[in-house]
Amino acid sequence: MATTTVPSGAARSWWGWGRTDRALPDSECAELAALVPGLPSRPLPVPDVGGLTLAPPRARPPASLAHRVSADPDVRAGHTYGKAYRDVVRALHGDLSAAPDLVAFPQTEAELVDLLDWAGSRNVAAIPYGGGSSVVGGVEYRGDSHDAVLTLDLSAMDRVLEVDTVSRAARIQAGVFGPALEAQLREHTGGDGPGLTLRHFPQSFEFSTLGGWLATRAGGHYATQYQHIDDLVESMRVVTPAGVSESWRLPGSGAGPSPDRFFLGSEGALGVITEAWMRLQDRPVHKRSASVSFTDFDAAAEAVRAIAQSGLQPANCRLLDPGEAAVSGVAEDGTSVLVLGVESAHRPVDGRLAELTALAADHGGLVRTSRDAAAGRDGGGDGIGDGGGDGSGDGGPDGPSAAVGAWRSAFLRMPYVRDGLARMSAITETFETACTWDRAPGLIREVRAGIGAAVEEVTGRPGLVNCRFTHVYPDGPAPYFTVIAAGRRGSELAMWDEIKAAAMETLARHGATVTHHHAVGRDHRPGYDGQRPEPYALALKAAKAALDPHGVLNPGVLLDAPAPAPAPSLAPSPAPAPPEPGGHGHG
Ligand SMILES: Cc1cc2nc3c(=O)[nH]c(=O)nc-3n(C[C@H](O)[C@H](O)[C@H](O)COP(=O)(O)OP(=O)(O)OC[C@H]3O[C@@H](n4cnc5c(N)ncnc54)[C@H](O)[C@@H]3O)c2cc1C
Repeated sequence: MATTTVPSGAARSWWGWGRTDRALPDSECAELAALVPGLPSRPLPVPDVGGLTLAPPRARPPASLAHRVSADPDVRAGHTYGKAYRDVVRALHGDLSAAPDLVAFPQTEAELVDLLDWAGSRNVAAIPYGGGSSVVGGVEYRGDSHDAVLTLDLSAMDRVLEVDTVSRAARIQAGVFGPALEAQLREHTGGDGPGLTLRHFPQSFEFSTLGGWLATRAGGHYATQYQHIDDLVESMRVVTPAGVSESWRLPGSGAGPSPDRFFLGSEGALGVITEAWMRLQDRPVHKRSASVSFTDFDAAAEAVRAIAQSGLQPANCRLLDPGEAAVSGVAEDGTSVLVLGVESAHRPVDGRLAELTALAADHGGLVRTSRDAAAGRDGGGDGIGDGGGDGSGDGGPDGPSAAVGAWRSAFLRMPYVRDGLARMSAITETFETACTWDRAPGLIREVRAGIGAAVEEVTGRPGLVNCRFTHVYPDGPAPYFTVIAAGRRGSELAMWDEIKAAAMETLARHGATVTHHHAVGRDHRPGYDGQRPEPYALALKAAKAALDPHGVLNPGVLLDAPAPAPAPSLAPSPAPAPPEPGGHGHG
């Protein structure tokens, strides 16, 4: 079967998001497509990997590492792409031309070092891989300056190794997936009390890893205060071809530029993160949520600005425009909806929620619901431990309020819906950014108008361009856009690329970042190159050359792939790798 499994034991999709048993059936794909005029009536079939052509592997691992390396076609297929719309469409069309030659599953740091040494000596590109949920071409080799491509799948390094309950921090291996991480923390610290938690819940929580979050500076569910993983890091251990970098565990330090900040967001181009000490917190036991509707999106944005600048720091503060609220099933009356959530491990949060809703009401919001979300416990309801959720704090004995609950289930189901629409040849993708409040209204207006026009020009029909704020700061929001339009079968990618280029051009013109939390990868390189100051680019290139002298680590992300240094070619002539004796449980 063309899948690997996830820790829960469920089969994992090789071509699309998540678990195969949650993919939309053909009938539902067709029903969805009826909502987007101009699509074909039948879904693209999901190809069988056995029937697809994969080039024979161009390298053979050394005997000492062969038991950790797979050339199995199913495994190679499942590691070919990330999970962006572009990736899903290429997989559905049976294009596996970018498949890695080999996939390694190191179990120890020593094995990882050996694999990197081998890759460096053979001019083999080495692509660090966590959950493969990249949406920016982060795990896909593009180029021809290497003799082969080796994916380094870290998923076997998946343990919480140590917990310091005094300082509230844990040493955690990088390959652990979100649900397993939280489950192990609970084991270590649960006792009779609520225990400790990392509480970083990106939408991809179930199928992404700690190492991936650190390498991409992922954004979790916290809309304020701890938006990115960055602030939860105490120290990091990174294996580079030039040696191991390990920072001291410190609550804070003013000693020069931060080594952790240097590797955060390095996207596998400077080293492989193997472990990190992560700051923990008590599990929240007091949670409240509310939804507020607005007839005017700009007024709602002003309310969010007031909230972001109030110091009240809600955990959840998601503003959905009318299109986004409708697609999520939250409101279909043309209103914008603000979803608010507050949580605390120590004291009731009713007062804080009341202050937040009062601020929203001052800006014309109608407070629709305000309910107890999880008095007295944390657990199943927010998806922690059952692997199903973003943990946004909306579950509990009373259940979430209707709008909040609708938003949460749509949020979790959305990636499967995206894949169903992709099978119907719809164009369906997201992009995100951040800018200061003074520029936000103009940016959002122009993106809506510009992308709307681009969609119409490219597809010949109007499409949907929806906006939500995923994270907010005192000085600006992170707007997140969703585009849904009718593609033409076989031309979906070219059409999307044209629309995305228009989007990127608009963001750059407004001085908005090319990405707030999706990372740079290969897809956002032009925007990133334009955004970073030139002296910084020079320093980054020098750092890359120093740490990765053979230029084998994820070539092409963040920087152009450097011309490889001449290395003695010890490789035997390219030959298919022999089947793996006994396997390693990933095939
Ligand atoms: C449906 C969906 C929802 C998403 N929701 C969010 C969200 O809410 N917030 C968010 O921030 N992102 C989100 N993403 C994007 C993605 O999940 C994040 O970028 C995530 O951090 C990637 O983690 P991963 O383990 O899957 O990494 P991968 O996709 O495997 O790798 C991503 C990048 O990190 C590098 N890398 C991975 N592991 C390591 C390591 N141990 N050491 C060094 N480099 C490494 C890779 O080489 C690559 O460049 C979403 C993606 C999808 C498909």
